[in-house]
Amino acid sequence: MAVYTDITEDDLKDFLTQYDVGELTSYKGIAEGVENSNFLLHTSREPLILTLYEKRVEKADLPFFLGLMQHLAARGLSCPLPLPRKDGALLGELSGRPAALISFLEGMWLRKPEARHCREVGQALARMHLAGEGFALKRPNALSLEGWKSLWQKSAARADEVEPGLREEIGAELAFLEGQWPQDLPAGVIHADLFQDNVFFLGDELSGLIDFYFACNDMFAYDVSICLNAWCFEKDGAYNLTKGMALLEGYDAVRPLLPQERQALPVLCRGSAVRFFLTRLYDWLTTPEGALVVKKDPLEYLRKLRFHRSIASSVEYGLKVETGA
Ligand SMILES: Nc1ncnc2c1ncn2[C@@H]1O[C@H](COP(=O)(O)OP(=O)(O)OP(=O)(O)O)[C@@H](O)[C@H]1O
Ligand SMILES: N[C@@H](CCO)C(=O)O
Repeated sequence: MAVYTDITEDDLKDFLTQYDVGELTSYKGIAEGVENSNFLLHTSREPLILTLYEKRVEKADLPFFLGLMQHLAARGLSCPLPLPRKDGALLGELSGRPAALISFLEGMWLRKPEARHCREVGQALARMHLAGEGFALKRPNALSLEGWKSLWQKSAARADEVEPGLREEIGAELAFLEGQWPQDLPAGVIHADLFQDNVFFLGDELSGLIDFYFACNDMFAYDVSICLNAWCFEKDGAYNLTKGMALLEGYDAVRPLLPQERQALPVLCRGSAVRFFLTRLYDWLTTPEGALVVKKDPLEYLRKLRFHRSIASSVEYGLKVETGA
C-alpha cells in the first residue's frame, strides 16, 4: 500500500481550511501506487484526491507537474486538475510533505486490457503530445541516460543477488544505449509513466490519464516505447503483436510517426525497459521489509529488455510499413 506518510484527522481538517471545498466527511489511504501517498477524501461537495509527494518527486518540479495538468486540461485532455487554495497557490504542506488537492477522475484502470483499449491508449498518448505544445515550463528527463547511470551505480554491486550475471549484462546494455541513443527525434512534453494504472476507462471508453509526476521534455517516440512495454506484453512475458499493432495504429492516426521515429523504436524500447528495470531494481534492493508498498518485479523488465534485443526491425512491433529503414 502506498501510504508512506500518515496524516491525522486534525491536521487534515486544518489543511482543508486553506481551500474552499466544503466540510470533510471521510478520508482513507489509497492502496495502489508506489511513488506518492494518496488519499481519497469525501467532502460535503465532492470527492477529491489528496497527494503527499514522496522521495522521487523534487519539490522544485511540482509547478511543472501541476501546471502541466492545467495546461493539458485547458486543451481538452481529460486529466485531473489541481485545486487552488484560497490564496491561489496550488501546493501546500501536510505532515511535513509537499501536498496538493487534485480533482477526482471517474473511471477504473483495466486489469486485463485488450487490443481495442491499446488503440485508445495510443490515441490518448498522441493527443497528450499534441496538447503539451506551448506549455511554458521545461523539465529535462531526470530518468534518461545520465539518471540511469547514477541509479545503476547505486545498485550494480548487489545486482547479481537478483540474478547472477546481471552486473555484466546491464553494464554492457548501458554502454550500448549511450552509443546508440537517438538525438534528433521530435520531442516535447511526454507522460513518461503511462502504465495501465494511470489510464482510466468508463466501460470500454478511455475517460482520462492520471499521474503526471514523471512528465518531462523528451522524445515523443520514447513515450510510445514506454507504452509498448507497459501495455503490449502478456503475463507470460510474450509480446502481443495485436496489441502492439493497435497501440501504434492508434498513435499514428493522431500523430503520424516519422520514418526516423519508427526506425528508432527497438533502441527506444531497450532504453525504456532499462529505465523501469533500474527503478524497480533500486526499490527492490532498498525498500525495507514490511514497508507498506508492493514492490514491483525488476525481472519483468529484464525479460522485456532481452526481447527487444532480439528485434531486427520495427515491423516486428506491429508497425505496418517501415519506411526509411
Ligand atoms: N485524480 C484521481 N482521480 C481518481 N483516482 C485517483 C486520482 N489520482 C490517483 N487516484 C487513485 O490513486 C491511485 C494511485 O495514484 P497514482 O498512480 O497517482 O500514484 P503513484 O504512487 O504516483 O503511482 P505509480 O506507482 O503509478 O507512480 C490510482 O491508481 C487511483 O486509484
Ligand atoms: N510504473 C512504474 C512505477 C511507477 O513509477 C513501474 O511499473 O515500475
